[in-house]
Amino acid sequence: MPYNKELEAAKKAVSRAARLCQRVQEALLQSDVQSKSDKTPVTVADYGSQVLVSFVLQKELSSESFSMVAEEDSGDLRKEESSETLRRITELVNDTLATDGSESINALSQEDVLSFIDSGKSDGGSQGRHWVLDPIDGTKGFLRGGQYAIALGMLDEGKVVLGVLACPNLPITSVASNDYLTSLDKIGSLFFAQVGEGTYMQSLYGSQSSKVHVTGTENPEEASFFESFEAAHTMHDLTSLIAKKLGVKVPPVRIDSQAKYGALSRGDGAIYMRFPHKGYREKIWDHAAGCIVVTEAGGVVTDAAGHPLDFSKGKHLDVDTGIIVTNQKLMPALLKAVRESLQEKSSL
Ligand SMILES: Nc1ncnc2c1ncn2[C@@H]1O[C@H](COP(=O)(O)OS(=O)(=O)O)[C@@H](OP(=O)(O)O)[C@H]1O
Ligand SMILES: [Mg+2]
Ligand SMILES: [Mg+2]
Ligand SMILES: [Mg+2]
Repeated sequence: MPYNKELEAAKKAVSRAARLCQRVQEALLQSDVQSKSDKTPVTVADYGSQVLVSFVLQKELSSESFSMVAEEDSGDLRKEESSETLRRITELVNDTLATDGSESINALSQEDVLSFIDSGKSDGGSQGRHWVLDPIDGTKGFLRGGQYAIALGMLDEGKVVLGVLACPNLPITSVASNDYLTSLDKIGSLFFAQVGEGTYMQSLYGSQSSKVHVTGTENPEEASFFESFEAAHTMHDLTSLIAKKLGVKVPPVRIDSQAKYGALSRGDGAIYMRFPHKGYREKIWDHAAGCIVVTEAGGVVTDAAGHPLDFSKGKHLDVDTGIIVTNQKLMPALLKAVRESLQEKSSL
């Protein structure tokens, strides 16, 4: 298993980051939310999670060279008006390390915190190894008290070779319908995969893992589909047209974040469709971990033209129109429904 060591470090890193996020979500204060220049929200937990993942990976893999492409940077935090936020992040990271760490660690300074955030500044690419991190995917879900994920993947020569998804609010049993919101089952799921080895899931708090598979269904009438909770992130009217053409009978299950990829990898639903509004460019950290978790569980991830996603081109993923995910049996019919729906929409 060529990436065992990296996979173990990745699991440890996201599990720690998940604890930090949970603490913040439990005590969420409006003042902990900042707005980046692109107007998207970012919280002390997004930054804190990035620091912890970066810290744990570098500590566990100290003999390897380190390169990471991560969503957040320290630009806004270095501004004078952010000094209180930086203080809070530093406190949060040190508290989490002190509570969870079995080893004794010197407290991180504010400068350490900024530099761990900035160790995610790599541009990635087609050569060598690069970690790919979304410290909180689904920040809007996180703020709503809903689903979010800490998503960490690793590229080797431009291909995703391992991925780990921590989903602190995802029940370990099925979320096949929108009832998942009120589920009383144990929550906190951790998915992990490395190339050629399949996908596994375990409780975020346990060590017993089991292999998961995408659903084997061939019948679109039995298939349910996942999509973004946020209408701003996917064209709900287009996905509903595609679903109708395909013969899907049930309404979509809307879940924030890459928890959708995790849920699909264990067969909770059969399809994930994502069609951003025109002009949006997808980022690799929104898909790297989710993509390998689904493909190693037997699923297929392509763009709307049926091409596999290319993670070797830097931070962005240049996809044709959108991203679709399903099992091998349903993919031909899904691609046909997508093609027909896009033609129909463009002729309106
Ligand atoms: N306009 C637009 N269109 C498409 N996607 C966008 C857009 N804006 C943001 N984003 C990215 O969506 C990520 C959140 O993922 P989801 O859409 O699956 O979840 S959610 O329903 O929005 O919660 C979200 O990831 P996070 O920033 O990590 O939360 C963004 O990278
Ligand atoms: Mg974001
Ligand atoms: Mg994201
Ligand atoms: Mg994010």
